[in-house]
Parts: sequence; C-alpha cells; structure tokens
Amino acid sequence: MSKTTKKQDALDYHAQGRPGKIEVIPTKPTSTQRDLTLAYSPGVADPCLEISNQKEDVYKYTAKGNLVAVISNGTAVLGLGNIGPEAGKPVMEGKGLLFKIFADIDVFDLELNVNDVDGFVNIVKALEPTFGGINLEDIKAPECFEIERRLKEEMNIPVMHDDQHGTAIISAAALLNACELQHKKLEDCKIVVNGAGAAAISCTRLYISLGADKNKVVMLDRNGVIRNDREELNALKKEFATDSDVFTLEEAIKNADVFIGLSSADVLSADMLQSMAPNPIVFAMANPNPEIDYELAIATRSDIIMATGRSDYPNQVNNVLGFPYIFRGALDVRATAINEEMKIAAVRAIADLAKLPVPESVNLAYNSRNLRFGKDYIIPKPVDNRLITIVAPAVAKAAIDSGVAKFIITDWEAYEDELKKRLGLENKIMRNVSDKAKSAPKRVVFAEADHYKILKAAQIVKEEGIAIPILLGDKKVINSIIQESALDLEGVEIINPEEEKELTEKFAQYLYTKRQRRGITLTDARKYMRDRTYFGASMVQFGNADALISGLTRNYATTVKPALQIIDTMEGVNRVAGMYMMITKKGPVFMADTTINVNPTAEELVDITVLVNNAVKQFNVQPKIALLSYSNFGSNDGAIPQKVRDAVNILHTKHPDIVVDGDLQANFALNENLLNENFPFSKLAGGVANTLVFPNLESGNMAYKLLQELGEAQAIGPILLGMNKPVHILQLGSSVREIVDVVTIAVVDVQEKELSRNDN
Ligand SMILES: NC(=O)C1=CN([C@@H]2O[C@H](COP(=O)(O)OP(=O)(O)OC[C@H]3O[C@@H](n4cnc5c(N)ncnc54)[C@H](OP(=O)(O)O)[C@@H]3O)[C@@H](O)[C@H]2O)C=CC1
Ligand SMILES: CC(=O)C(=O)O
Ligand SMILES: [Mg+2]
Repeated sequence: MSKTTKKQDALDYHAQGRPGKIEVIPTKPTSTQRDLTLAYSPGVADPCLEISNQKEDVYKYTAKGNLVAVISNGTAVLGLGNIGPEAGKPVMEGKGLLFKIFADIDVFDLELNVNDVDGFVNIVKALEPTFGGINLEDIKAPECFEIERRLKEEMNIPVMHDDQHGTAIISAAALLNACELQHKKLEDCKIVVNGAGAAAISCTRLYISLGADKNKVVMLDRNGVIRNDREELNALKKEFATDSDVFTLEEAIKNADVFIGLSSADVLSADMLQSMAPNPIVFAMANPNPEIDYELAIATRSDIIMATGRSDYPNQVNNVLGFPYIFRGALDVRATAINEEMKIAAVRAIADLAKLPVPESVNLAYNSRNLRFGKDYIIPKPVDNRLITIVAPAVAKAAIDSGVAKFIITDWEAYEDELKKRLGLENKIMRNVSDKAKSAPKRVVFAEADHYKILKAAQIVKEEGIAIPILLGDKKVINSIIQESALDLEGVEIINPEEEKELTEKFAQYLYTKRQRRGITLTDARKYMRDRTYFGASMVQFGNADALISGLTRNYATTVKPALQIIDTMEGVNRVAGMYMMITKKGPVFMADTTINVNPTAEELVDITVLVNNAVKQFNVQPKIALLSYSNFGSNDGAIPQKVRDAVNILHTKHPDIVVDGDLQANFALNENLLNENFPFSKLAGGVANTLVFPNLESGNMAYKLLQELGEAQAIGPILLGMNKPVHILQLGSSVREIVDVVTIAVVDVQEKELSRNDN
C-alpha cells in the first residue's frame, strides 16, 4: 500500500456508491418517445444502412472515433505481477477514467481471460469494428511484444502497448531534461536499467534512438545482469546483453550516470546509490512503490535528480502524461498506427513543455508557489491542462507528416479550440477580452499588494502585457514576499501611501471637499487616506492610475464604500450594480445584480438593466435580457413578479432598442423550445436570453453561487457597473486566476471609457 493513502480509504473510494469508477452515459436526448424512436428501432436503421453502404461512415454515426479499448489479461499489473484479469480491472478502469478526464476519450476496459498470444490476438482483432484505438495494458513480457507486433500488423486502427511506449515516451522526455539539468550528454551516460520486461526494453530502445549509446547500457532482470554468456535469455533480452565484467546490480551501478527502474520495489539500496557517478539521475518507476524510496534517495545524494512513478513526490514519471494525448492526436486524424515519428513528436512536446512557465492552476493543485524547470520539476504535471493542446497536435501533425493519417487537419487553431472545448477550457469571450486588453495595457493599482495572490496576479498581467501594475503597500513587506515566492516583478512601481505626504494631503482635501456635507471632517479624510483602497481610488480619480483593484482581504461592502465616496457614477447614471459573467457548459451568461442593490424598485431594475445592456456589449455580445422572477408573463400576482413586469413595461416604453422581456422563470429564459412553444410573442422568442437580471440581491447572489458550485461554471467578476472611472472590487478570497480576469476586464473598461469620452 502506498504511504500517503490508507488502504481503507482506497477500498472505500472504489466500493462506495456505484461500485467501480466508470459508467456509460448517453450523448443524445432520451426524454421523449420521439427521441427513443430515433435512438433505437426504427430510426436507428437509417445510420445502419448508411454505414453498410460506406463503412467509413461508422465514424460519422457511432462513437467508434472517440472510443478506445483498454485491454489487459492481468499478467503484469503495475508492479504487482500476474494477478489475473479480475484483479487488474481496477487499474484498467483507472486508465479509462484518466483517458476521459485528461483527453475526453471514452473507454471500454476489457479484461481478457486468455494468456496465449494467438488467443489474445484473435479476440482483439475481432474488436476492430467497435473501437477507434487499442491501448494494451499490463500484459507481461515477452508475450506483450508478439501480441503488439501482430496486432499492429493485422489491424488498421492505432494499437499501442502503453507500458512499453507510453512509458518510453514520458521517461525519455524526462531523461532528456534531467541530462540537461545535470550537464550530462545522453550519448555519454552510463545507463543501468533494472528490469527487462515490457517497459524496460521499450524505454531502452527509445533512449538509444534518441542518442544513448547501447554499449553503455547494462540491463538486469531477476537473475542479475543480462550477459551474453547467459543461455536462457529470450531474443528481447539478448538485444541488450553485455560482455562487461558485471553480474549484479551492486556491481553494475558503480559510476553509472543513470538508473532506470522498471522492475519492483526497494531493489536499489542507499549504498548502491552512493556508488553512482556525480550528479546521478534516478528514475525509480516501479508502481506502486519505487525501486528506492524517494526520501531515502534524496537524503542519500544531494546531487541527485530523483523521479518516481508516484503522484505524491516531485517528478512523477508516469505514462499518464502520455497515453491520453497520444491517442487524442491519433484518433483526431484517424491514424492507422502510432509510429516512431508520432512517439518522438510526443517526447519533444512533453520535454519542451516542462521549460515553459507553469500555470497557476498547477501550482495550486500541488500546493506550490512557483514550480519551474529544475531538479524538482523535470517534466510537466498530469493536471497541466496545456498538455492536451500541445501534445495531441504534435502527435497529430507527426501522423499526417508520416503518412498514417486518414483525416488531415488543416486549421490548427480551430483544432486547438476544439481540444480546449473538450476539457471545458474554451473561453473565447475571455480570450477576446484579454487580446483587447493587451492591445493597449493600462496602469492598474493594486491596493492589497502585500498579499501573495495579488503579487502573483500582478506578475501574470505584467508578463502577459495585459496591464502595468502599480503596487500599494510597505515596500519591505512587498519585496520580501516577492523574494520568498521567487516572483518576477522587476521594474514594477511600489508606492507606500505613508511616504507620500503631499499626495495623501491632496487626496484628503478632495475627499473632504466632496463629503464635508455628508459627515466627513478633514481629520476623518486624512485618516481614511491611510486606507489603501481610499488612496488607490484617489489615484484613479486624479489620473495617477487608470484602474483600481481591491477587496481580496475584506468584505465587498467595506471595500466598495471608499470607491463610491471618491469616484462619481457615470454621467446620467443613478446607481452602480455588480455583474458576473458565468462561463457555463452552454456558453457565457451574464448575471446582475449580484453584489450591490439589495431590493431594487421597478425603476431601479430599469437602471440596472440599462447598465447591464451597455456592459454586455463591451464583450462583443448582443445582449438578450430576461428579467427573472418566479412567474412567466403574469402567471403569478405576487409583488415581485409585479415589480418585474413594471420594470419591463418601462423598458419597453423608454428603451425600445434594448432586447428585454419578462417576467420570466429562469428555465424559460434559457430554453428555446420552452420559450417558443409557450410564449412565441416574447421579444426573446427564437433564441434564448444571454443576460439575466434578478429581482433582488438574494436571488442574484444565490443563483451565481449555485451555478458556480453545482454547475461548475466559471464565475468572472464581479464587474462593477456605472462608475465614472474603473474600480473593480474582488470577492473575498478570490483566486489568482479570478484576479487576473478582473484586471483584464478593468483594462478593457478603461479603454472603453476613454473611447466614449473621445466620442463625446
Ligand atoms: N511509471 C510508469 O509509468 C510505469 C511503470 N511501470 C512499472 O515497471 C515495472 C515493470 O512493468 P512491466 O515492464 O510492465 O512488467 P513485466 O512483467 O513485463 O516486466 C517486469 C520486469 O522486471 C523484472 N524484475 C522484477 N523484479 C526484479 C528484481 N527484483 N530485480 C531485477 N529485475 C526485476 C522482471 O525480471 P524477469 O524478466 O527476470 O522476470 C521483468 O524483466 C512495474 O513495477 C510497473 O509498475 C510500468 C509501466 C509504466
Ligand atoms: C503506470 C503503469 O502503467 C504501470 O505501472 O503499469
Ligand atoms: Mg501499466
């Protein structure tokens, strides 16, 4: 059992609820009799006949093109050995789960009760009509080599034995990077490979094709070094037999540069590790427990680069980084095989990705502040969602270039969008907003710059060219966080309001003049200016900055107050409101008011709707607004539906250009069929609403939070509407990504406000 998870937890995880880890879910509507008629007899006969006329249409009308079989006979399950097909099923279900979550590939796991090569090959061959690809898994050597060779030869869909090639690709990428970091040349490295099975042999072959010297490789199995004088060796082992004068691991490992473990747990001792060459590279990849314990290895050699197959230590070298994306790329071009060119393309793509800056989501997932290319980060993390958009296209391109693709991708940008969509990463709106921000970055002042998340967000917006950050706070404190977290904020202006006596006095005088008849004395105003949100808002008011970001550490109401006291609302606007852009599976939906107006009157709802209408247009979206209630067009007489109806009446009279209707229930507003069938007269009929205005703060606030938690929608905001100058208040505890999004919106807000001033 692994050291960080308890046996009972693992058993419970698998047994609780629906036993196992996967289920089958229909992808088409099934709710009406008509749906069933189409899904099954008689409707199903039509696609059947189309396919019978044109076999390739099976990709058009069935799930084949996205379906991979994970097939095992349970003869080499992880490092647990030949435990049989049933016992191997949890691993195969696990692979299915990883295929789905990392690459949106559907998997049937098939555990076969057959050990002989012919029997196995015959069964798998017969499955070709069902699947787009075959992932062979945990089948022991040497049979796995013959099985894979024959299936590749006899089948016309991609077949890959993952323990061989998945592992080879990933460990080769890690090895190239580790050599670079340890200043070793692969061709000069003395490499000891412990294990001579499926993974070990294929990994070694790939290292050699990437430049490793076969004469410097020593391979071992259970009986020790694979030597030419051993008579019982099979042909595969013979390929790596040596004449050198070493017999045991202890002897072979002396002065080795690299140890590759693909055997079983705890075979490499601390003494053996001590005897390796300076700056050794140790990949102890046996699962679940490595050839040497991670802690022991790093305690033994401080000059080591150490990797295991496990997720709970740095440098997880595990084929999970490869198989989802290799198959994704292969399926998307309907490759007939996974060839050497595709494998090498995957190696290079994965190795190069490790050298790029790490996304914040990955840092967060590993509770780390600044993962970066180095001894403890030689290879990307499995949760890095750039893997799909980098590795899959690299594999697909190589398949096309090497002539094994039946479908040619020409628009690579569209393909990347499609890949992002598969993982729900597609967010075109935000990408457009971000591009717009980058076209003319603005000065954004951060009131809470003595906070890691703010500094990290400032670094990101600076690096990406979205904004020019200005940091407010104690310089010493800010610089120490920057140093501690290895952030790069060189050249960024830091202002400590306490040192800015003149500016503070000017701002205080302004606040006093503005609010002297609202209970603020000059003494109060001077005191308030010590608060960085007051100071930052004043900077924006006086043009020392273009936008203010605050609110990470304090509640919304407290933070919005200084902004409202210092910065006026836009001309002709009576109030401010808060809006969220929710990125849902069905696309973006704008929601207001979610943060400010507790119980707006009908007139106030009108103001909010006008504000929202203008704001949504800034995102290049044509607003279609539903004013929500618990009733549809007068179906209920309550005070709230009445208020909403009154607001809609005013809007229709005074703002006929706005596409708005209500009162409407949320499901009617968002469902075209329901709306068309029941309310064809509605101004929204023929489509759905993309903007929802709520009758009060409680419904708006609860709705967006429910959508965020249960609907897994991404909430971007809050976006403060109606201010004369851009001030954006974060939600308490926002993530770095949320802060970056709000800054991006703030920059575009500045641009839009400048534009409308120039127009006037
Ligand atoms: N991190 C990763 O991504 C991956 C890790 N692995 C791990 O690699 C290991 C091997 O898997 P796989 O190749 O599929 O299995 P195989 O059964 O095909 O091969 C196992 C090999 O390990 C050798 N071996 C076992 N124990 C020892 C030992 N004490 N000393 C030396 N050699 C030993 C066997 O020797 P013999 O030939 O004499 O029986 C055999 O050559 C497993 O632990 C597996 O979990 C595998 C794939 C991916
Ligand atoms: C990771 C894997 O495939 C194995 O250990 O067998
Ligand atoms: Mg395996």
